[in-house]
Amino acid sequence: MTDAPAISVRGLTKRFGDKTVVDGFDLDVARGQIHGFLGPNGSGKTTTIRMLCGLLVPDGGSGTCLGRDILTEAWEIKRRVGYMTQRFSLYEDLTIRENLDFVARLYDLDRRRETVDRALDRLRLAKRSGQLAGTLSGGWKQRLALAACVLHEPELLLLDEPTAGVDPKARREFWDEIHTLAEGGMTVLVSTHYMDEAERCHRIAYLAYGRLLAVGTVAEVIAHSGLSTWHVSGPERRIGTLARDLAARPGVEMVAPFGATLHVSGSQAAALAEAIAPFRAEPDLAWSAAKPSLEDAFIHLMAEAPVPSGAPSR
Ligand SMILES: Nc1ncnc2c1ncn2[C@@H]1O[C@H](COP(=O)(O)OP(=O)(O)OP(=O)(O)O)[C@@H](O)[C@H]1O
Repeated sequence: MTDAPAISVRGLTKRFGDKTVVDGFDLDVARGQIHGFLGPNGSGKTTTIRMLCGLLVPDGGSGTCLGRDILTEAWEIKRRVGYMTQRFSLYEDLTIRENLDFVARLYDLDRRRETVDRALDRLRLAKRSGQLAGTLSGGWKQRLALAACVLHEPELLLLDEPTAGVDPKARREFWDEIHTLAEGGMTVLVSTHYMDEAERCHRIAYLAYGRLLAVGTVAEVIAHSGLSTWHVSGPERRIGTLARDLAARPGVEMVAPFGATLHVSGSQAAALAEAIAPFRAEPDLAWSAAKPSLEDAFIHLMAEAPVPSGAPSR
């Protein structure tokens, strides 16, 4: 292993027809890091992942993945990357073991039986090894897909929304596995729409309209949004009307109800304080200054992002 970054790309660009879906994308991912990849539907995450692992040829930009040139050494990259696509792409009418054995044959791996046994143990699939993949729950299917991805001991794992539709317990276990793999030296780039998953990454990148809007640790991305947030709780009936009252005030950019609490945010702290001032004396309301959440930060970044011409309105 070297200290060179696992991924280092500059100006990555991809066009489909006259639509630019990834536009001048820069990213550095250090070895052994778990890097989250977030952004609204259609923002270009999958397209970027495919360019990084050599499945799609960029129309512009350059860079390396695992020290190999993404434009000229795609084949070398593919062999050393594990890519888990959004769709379950294993055979439902084969057992867990048969699926893994099939993948081991595709990679022409030595000592196939031993390799498959190790993967079964590693992902705690051994007890179910004879079960047909088609009969597994969503969480177990994703675990099998992960086992298949790591069978050839890749240096980089690219996971495209690996836990979409999976229940919270199975998602947590899946993320525990990702952390174990990273501790063993694997680098992971993982796209997700779940905020709790973003918070389990070492660093995150947020993409909208194919452009990188923010990158850094969760704390850095929240700070970069420049948001100030207040929480206010009170009687349910008042909270409903208060949300409308606040949304109409200059200085208030977002009002989001969470049960009987509102999260009220704005990018100018002083203007926000002025906007909420008339309501702070209401005896039934409890106000507190709060840390903006990652979700608040993303929605704000998205709202502020310049909309490229031709993009659907939001
Ligand atoms: N092969 C293709 N041909 C034409 N357009 C495409 C192709 N692949 C993707 N696109 C378009 O590129 C844009 C970005 O798609 P992409 O799948 O990369 O986004 P995403 O961020 O991964 O979205 P999601 O979160 O929904 O998975 C979308 O508008 C999509 O329709």
